[in-house]
Amino acid sequence: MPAECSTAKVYRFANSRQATSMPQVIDKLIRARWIIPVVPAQKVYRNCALAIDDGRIVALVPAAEAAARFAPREEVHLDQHALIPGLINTHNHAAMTLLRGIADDRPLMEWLEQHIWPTEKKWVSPEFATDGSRLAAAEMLRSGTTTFSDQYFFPEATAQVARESGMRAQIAFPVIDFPTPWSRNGDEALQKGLALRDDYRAHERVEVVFAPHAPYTVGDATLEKIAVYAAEAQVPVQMHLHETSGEVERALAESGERPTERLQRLGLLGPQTLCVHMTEVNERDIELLQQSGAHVAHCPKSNLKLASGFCPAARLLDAGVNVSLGTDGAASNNSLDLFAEANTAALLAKAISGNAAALPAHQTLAMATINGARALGIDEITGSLEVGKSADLTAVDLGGLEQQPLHDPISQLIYTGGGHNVSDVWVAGRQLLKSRKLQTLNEAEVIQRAQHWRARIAGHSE
Ligand SMILES: CSC[C@H]1O[C@@H](n2cnc3c(O)ncnc32)[C@H](O)[C@@H]1O
Ligand SMILES: [Zn+2]
Repeated sequence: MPAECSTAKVYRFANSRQATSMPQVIDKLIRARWIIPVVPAQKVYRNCALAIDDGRIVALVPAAEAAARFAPREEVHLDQHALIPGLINTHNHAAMTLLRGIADDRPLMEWLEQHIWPTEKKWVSPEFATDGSRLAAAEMLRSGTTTFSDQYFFPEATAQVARESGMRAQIAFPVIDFPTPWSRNGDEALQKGLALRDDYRAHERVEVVFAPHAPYTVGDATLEKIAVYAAEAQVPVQMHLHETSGEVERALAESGERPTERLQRLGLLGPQTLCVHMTEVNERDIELLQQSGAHVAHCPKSNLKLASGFCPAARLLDAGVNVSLGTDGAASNNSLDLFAEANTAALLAKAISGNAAALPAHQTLAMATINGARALGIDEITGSLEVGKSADLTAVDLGGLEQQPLHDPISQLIYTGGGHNVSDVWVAGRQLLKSRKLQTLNEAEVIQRAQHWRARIAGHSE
C-alpha cells in the first residue's frame, strides 16, 4: 500500500539545511501524487516531492516539508501521476525503426538472411542511421525511456542523435567479421569504434562500448581482441547470445562448445558483459552467468515474434543473475515501448513457469529501471530515485479511465500499460518531454523523414 512520505522514510543530504533556516534555492521541485523510487524495493510514497538541483536529485521529502525547505526556480505539480525513474532499454537497434513492418512473421535466420541483411546492404547509410535513430529517440521518450543501449551500423550517427535529443545512451559499436555497410571486417570495426569511444571519452551522457554481434558472425580471433581491450579499459561488452536453440545446436555441432562456454574460455564473460536474449539455457549456463557476474538483457517481444524461444527470466533472477529489459529493434518487436516489454515479460514469466507469482509487478519495474542501470554499468548514476543520482525521471498520468480504480500504482504501470500515458520526461534534470510534446526533437520532421524512407525503400521493391 502507498505510504505517506514521512521524514523517517526519505533520503536527504547529511548536511542539508533544516526547515528553520533560509530556504535552499534549487532548480526544480516536482510534486507527484505517487513517487516510486524503485530503491528501496516496492516503496510508493504519497504526497511527496523530489528536489532537483544541477541535474541531480537532492531530496525526496514530504510535500509540506519541501515547501518550507526549498525555493525552487521551477515547480511542477503532477496531481494524478506516478513519478518513477526513467526507463532503461538495454538492447535496441534504433535506426531499424525505418524497417518496421518490412518483414514480419518470419523466424530469426530467415528474417535476417533473406530480408533484413539484404535491405540493410542496400539502404543503410549515415543519413538512414540519423533519421531512424531520431524516430527511435522520439518514440522512446514518448513512452518513458530515458536511457538506451544501441547496437547498429554508423554508431556515430546514433551517438549524435543521443547527444542532440538529450537522452542518456550506451552506444555499442557493432563488430562483425564480414563486410557490413559500416565496416569491411572486424579489425576495421574495432578501429572505427575505438576512435568513436575516444571522441566521447568525456561526455556525460553518452558512452561508447563494444558489441560483437553474435557467436555466428564473429570468430575467436576478434573476440580475443575485444576481451583484451575490454579488460584493459573496463569497457562494457554486449552480444546477442543463445537467441535460439538453433544457434546453440549449431555451435555444439561445429565446436562441441556452447556459446556461453566459448565466451568464458575467451575471457569475455564477466560483470561487464551483457548477454542479449539467452532463450536457451541449461544449469551450466546459469552457473556460468551467475559466477561471472554477467548480465542478461531479456527481449520477450522480439523473441515471441521471431519464435526464437523464451528466456527464463524469473529463474535467472532467482539464481542471482541480473536481468534487464530490451525491446530489440523495431523491425522485430515492432515497438520501442518498454512498458509493453515489461508487461509481456511479467505475463510470459508466469506462463513458462506455471507460477502466477513469477515476476511480480514491482520486480518487473525494477528490471526496466535499476537492473537496466546495473546491466549498463551506470547504476551509480541512474536507475532509481536516490539522492545524488541524476534526475532521470518519467511521469505517468494514471488519471485515465483505463487506470480506474487505482488500488496499486505499480500494478497499474505494469499490467494496464504505461507507455501511452507518459506525460513528462527529464534526463539529468532537463525536460525532454512536456505534456507529451517533445522538447528537443521536431516531431513533424521526424515523421516526414520516416515517410521519405518508406517511399524510397518501397519504390525499389514494389
Ligand atoms: C551489428 S549491427 C546489428 C545487426 O544485428 C541485426 N539484428 C537485429 N535484430 C537482431 C536479432 O534479434 N538477432 C541478431 N541480429 C539482429 C541487425 O539487423 C544488424 O544487422
Ligand atoms: Zn538485437
